[in-house]
Amino acid sequence: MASASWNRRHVLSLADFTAAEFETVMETAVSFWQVLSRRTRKVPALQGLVVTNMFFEPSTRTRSSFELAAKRLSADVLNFAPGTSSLTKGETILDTAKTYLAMGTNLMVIRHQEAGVPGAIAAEMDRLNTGVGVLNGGDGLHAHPSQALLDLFTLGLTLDPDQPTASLIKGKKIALVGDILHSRVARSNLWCLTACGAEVHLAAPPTLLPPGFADAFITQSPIDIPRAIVQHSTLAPALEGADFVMTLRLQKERMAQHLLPSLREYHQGFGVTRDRIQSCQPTVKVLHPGPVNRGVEISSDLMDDPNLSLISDQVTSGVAVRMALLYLMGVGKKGGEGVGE
Ligand SMILES: N[C@@H](CC(=O)O)C(=O)O
Ligand SMILES: NC(=O)OP(=O)(O)O
Repeated sequence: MASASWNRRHVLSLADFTAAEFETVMETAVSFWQVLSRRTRKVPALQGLVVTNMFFEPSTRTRSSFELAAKRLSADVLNFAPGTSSLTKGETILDTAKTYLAMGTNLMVIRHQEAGVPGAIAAEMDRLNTGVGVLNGGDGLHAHPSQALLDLFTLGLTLDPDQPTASLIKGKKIALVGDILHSRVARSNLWCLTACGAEVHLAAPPTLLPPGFADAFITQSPIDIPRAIVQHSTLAPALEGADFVMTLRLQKERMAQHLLPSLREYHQGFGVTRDRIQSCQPTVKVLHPGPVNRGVEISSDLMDDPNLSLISDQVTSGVAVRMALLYLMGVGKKGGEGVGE
């Protein structure tokens, strides 16, 4: 099991991930991908560890696939639901996390509507010297690292189903279309795709992709590596010759004001359709992190076309990639075992 390039306790963002770390996640995910295709889809790798899912914001895919991933690794799983928790009696988030710590939690997966909450909990866990690892399941518009990693794995599987690696996307043109401004998926994908050598083309109306966004993004990079990002205020140049098109949901819950004339007009300008992807490479595939607003960011028929859409594949990849993350972060902790057979 590969873990040569791994010494992270927490995964909060992909901004400082190196190409070697992306490869480590991919190699580890491949091992679990193979496990998931066997008749017995479970390994004892994290037996005795406790993984706690703390989702303060709604989720279908991320929460459930982290739960399944942890169970496939034989960890015990606790699921916290804010609406029925003692949060409603005034308990703070940090005290909630400490309560789960007292129950023996080793790994916490945290989603919150405010950027920085998983990071604050990770800092508190470190301050208390707990050894607990925190995985960011999506915080505000900051980051959604496991989503970008499963997107990378899906791209790798598409390019080489036998040996999906991160370096396969080197030199590929990837269009990222939609509500870039409010999207944590866009930000995590930008760090990931550019570190692996892809050329990313952003397309959105200026209200969702302010002028200068790409340059400002690149200057925030905490590591000194070349990152290729081009931004467009119309869809056509981003799609022209693209190898992959990633569509993004309009994050209405994060729009403080009306940023679009109407959903119909948005679809006319930036909706990804079968017709519009004619200008892409003939092998083009379309992705979307989900949940999808059918007929808004992507046409319904394109979304459902198994020859063009990777949306279901992304969900399937998510389990293997989240197993890889939990494994890399959890192995060696008290109670964890080897990957076994
Ligand atoms: N599910 C993803 C994408 C989305 O909601 O549009 C997220 O939580 O960021
Ligand atoms: N893609 C994603 O994070 O989906 P959920 O919000 O359903 O978890």
